[in-house]
Amino acid sequence: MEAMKISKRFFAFGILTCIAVYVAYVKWHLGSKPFVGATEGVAESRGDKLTHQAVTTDLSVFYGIMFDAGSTGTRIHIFKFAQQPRETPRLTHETFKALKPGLSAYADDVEKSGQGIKELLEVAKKEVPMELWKFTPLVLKATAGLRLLPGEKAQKLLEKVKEIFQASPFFVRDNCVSIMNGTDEGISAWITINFLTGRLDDPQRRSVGMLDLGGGSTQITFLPRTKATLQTSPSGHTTSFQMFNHTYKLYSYSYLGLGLMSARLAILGGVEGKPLGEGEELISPCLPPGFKSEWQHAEIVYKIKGQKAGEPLYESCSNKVAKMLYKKVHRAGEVKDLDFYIFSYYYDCAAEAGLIDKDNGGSLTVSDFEIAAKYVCKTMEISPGNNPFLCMDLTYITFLLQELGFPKSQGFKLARKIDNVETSWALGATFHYIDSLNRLQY
Ligand SMILES: O=c1[nH]cnc2c1ncn2[C@@H]1O[C@H](COP(=O)(O)OP(=O)(O)O)[C@@H](O)[C@H]1O
Ligand SMILES: [Ca+2]
Repeated sequence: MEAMKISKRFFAFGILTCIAVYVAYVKWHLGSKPFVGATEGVAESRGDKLTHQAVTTDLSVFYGIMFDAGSTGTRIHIFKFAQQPRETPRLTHETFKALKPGLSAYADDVEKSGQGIKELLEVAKKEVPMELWKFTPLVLKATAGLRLLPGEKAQKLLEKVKEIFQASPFFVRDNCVSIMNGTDEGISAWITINFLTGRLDDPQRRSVGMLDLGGGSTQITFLPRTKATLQTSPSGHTTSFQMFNHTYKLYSYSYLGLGLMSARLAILGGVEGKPLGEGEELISPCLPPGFKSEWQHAEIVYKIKGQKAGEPLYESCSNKVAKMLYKKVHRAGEVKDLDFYIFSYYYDCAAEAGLIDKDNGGSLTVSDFEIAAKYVCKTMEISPGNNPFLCMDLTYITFLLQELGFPKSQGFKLARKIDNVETSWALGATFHYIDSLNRLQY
């Protein structure tokens, strides 16, 4: 994939060259402090008294700020990198803060969308030393929520964010605010998980695949080991980029509309962006029998209702979910032989069902999700409990994983953080953004 090409220089010679060139570029672009200025700034802020000679051999510290404008929330990731001269920089810290709802919830009140962005920018101002603000790239990438909005509405929201970014003291370029395509989202998350588990700089270690279940879309990304996987993949399901003197050909696909919230709406029988008519309600075999409520999704409130008691809930719900997913997902045969990490709502639902510890994550099989789904659905036949969607959500996950090609015995790793860094696409996308600044120079 063109947009994700990561130069050999970047990975083979380490991120060192990239950061050095990037800072040189910033210096050239802003016509401000020399390269060592950034280093001096940090040294000053630590209270060190350094000579010029010492400064050039001392630790440099750099930051990158990535906003994840997801369909259910907006999050800021502030990454701090430390770098010794001629060595590969290390990711030393991440600051993370999340706000709800997502940007797309402000489609009809664009002015209001700015408040949350400004609030998160204040976190960045506290975290990044003032003297590094103008060297620190600031980027926002939006995912399914904005992809699902009419283009004009999405553009207005992005323009508002850009206005705020341009008025901020951070380093912004013309492309600092955008809607990310689903393949880039998958690849960025794949880079993150393989970087955080130490696999990116060690070609001897087998890479891991990743599954992300967002609110609006869901991604699967892995490095196939057999040619057959690439040859039999539908068009648009494979992509390539260069790293460690290798060309990596990844399988990566994002299913728009199959994120958990969009899937709920489809299972309920609703249509994205279309309110119900007067007196209409959505009746579902996945909700507790006799249950009646309202559910808000993408700023629309739907009247929802369970069916009358009858067939066991899990059976009736699984029929509905299977119909909803019918022929929507490509089954990649090889996935059963690979290790996968699973993120986002896979994690949240597993934690909510008590399958994993909500802070420490764990390991689960498809069968674990299925057993939990059967159990939760059964208990809902008697009482709706705290989360009337849990039977539907767990059933959906059980079927989605199998549609993607995973057998019931397949095990998955669930980790919200690795080494205190969020396992999201944001880190991989930050590497890519910094690399794009590098490529600009040449
Ligand atoms: O950086 C993160 N850390 C932890 N959880 C995250 C992060 N980013 C997204 N999530 C999880 O993703 C899910 C929502 O997906 P999101 O709002 O990103 O939808 P989208 O990816 O379809 O646009 C929630 O389960 C939320 O907890
Ligand atoms: Ca997401």
